[in-house]
Amino acid sequence: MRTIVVGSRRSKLALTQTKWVVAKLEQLGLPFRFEIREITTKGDKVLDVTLSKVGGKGLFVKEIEDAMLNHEIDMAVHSMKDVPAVLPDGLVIGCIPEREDVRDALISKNGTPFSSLKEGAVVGTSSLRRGAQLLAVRSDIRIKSVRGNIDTRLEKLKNGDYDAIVLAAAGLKRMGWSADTVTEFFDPDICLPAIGQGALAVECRADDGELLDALRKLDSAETAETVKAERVFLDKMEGGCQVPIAGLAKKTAEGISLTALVASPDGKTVYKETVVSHNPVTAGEKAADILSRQGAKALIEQVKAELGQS
Ligand SMILES: NCc1[nH]cc(CCC(=O)O)c1CC(=O)O
Repeated sequence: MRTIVVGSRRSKLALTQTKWVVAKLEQLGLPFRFEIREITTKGDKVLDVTLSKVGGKGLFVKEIEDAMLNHEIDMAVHSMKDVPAVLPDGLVIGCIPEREDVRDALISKNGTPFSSLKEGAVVGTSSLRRGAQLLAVRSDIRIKSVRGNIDTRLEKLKNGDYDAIVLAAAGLKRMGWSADTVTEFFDPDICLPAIGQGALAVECRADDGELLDALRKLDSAETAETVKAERVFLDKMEGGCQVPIAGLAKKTAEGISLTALVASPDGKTVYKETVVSHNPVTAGEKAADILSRQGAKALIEQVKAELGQS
C-alpha cells in the first residue's frame, strides 16, 4: 500500500485543516496510508516582521512546494487565500473541497457589537482589507496591527491591547470554536471577504495521476468555480498585498455572481461592483475591467508608487 506523505505547517490551524482533508480521504477507502509531516516555513519564523518585506503571503506556501517537487512530500493542504495565483511548474491544485463560512468575525471584549464599540476603539487586524472596510463604516475607530496565530491574537485581546479583533470565521469554526466566542459575523455587504476565504486548496504534483484521481472525489465543483472567478479578478488587478482587495462569488440561478472590491487603506475611497456571468473567468475579468475603469487600477498604481515598488 502506498504511503502518501502530507506536508503541513505546524500551526494549529494548518494541522487542523490538513487532518480534516486526510480524514475525508481515509473515508474513501483508497489504497493509501497517510502520514502527516510538519514543516516550519520561513513565513512562520518571521511573523513579527511585516510579511511583505520578506516575500509576501506566498512565503507560507513556497517551502512546502519545494518539498513536494523534491518528492519529500506528496501533497499539502493550504488555505486558498494564502495560495498565489500562479503555481510553479509541475504542481497543480488537485482539489478544492467544499467551502467553510466565508465571513469575517468580530470578537470583542465583553461581547460589544461593532456598532456599539466606544468612539476611538482599537480594533486589531493586520489585514488592509478588513481595516479599510471597517473604517469605511466607522471612521472613528483605530486599526492596530495584530500578528501571530489565532490563540496569540485572542490572548492579546484579553490582555487589553485591543477592544476587539477580527478573524476569519472559517479558521475559528474549523478549530472547533463555539459560536458564542464570536461577537458578530460581518455580513459580506459590510466586510467583503478575502479572495478564496474559507476554501482549502489541496496541492500535489501534476504527474501524480493516482493521487489526483483520489483527490478529485473531494472536489466541490461549486467552490472551485466561485473561487476561480475571485482569483481571476485578483490576478487581473495585480494588486499585490499592499492594497485592500476583496471578492466573493456565489452561484445563483443567473450564473456566477461576483462582488469585487478595491479600496484605499483609510476606507475613504471604495470601488465595488457586482457582475454576473455563466463563466467564472468572464466574471473575474468583467469585475476587474469595471473596477479598473472606475479608478481602482490607478489607486493600485498610486499605492505601489508610494511604496517604491515597480
Ligand atoms: N491570513 C492567515 C489566514 N489564512 C487563512 C485563515 C483562516 C481560514 C480561511 O480564511 O480560510 C487565516 C487566519 C485569518 O485570516 O483569520
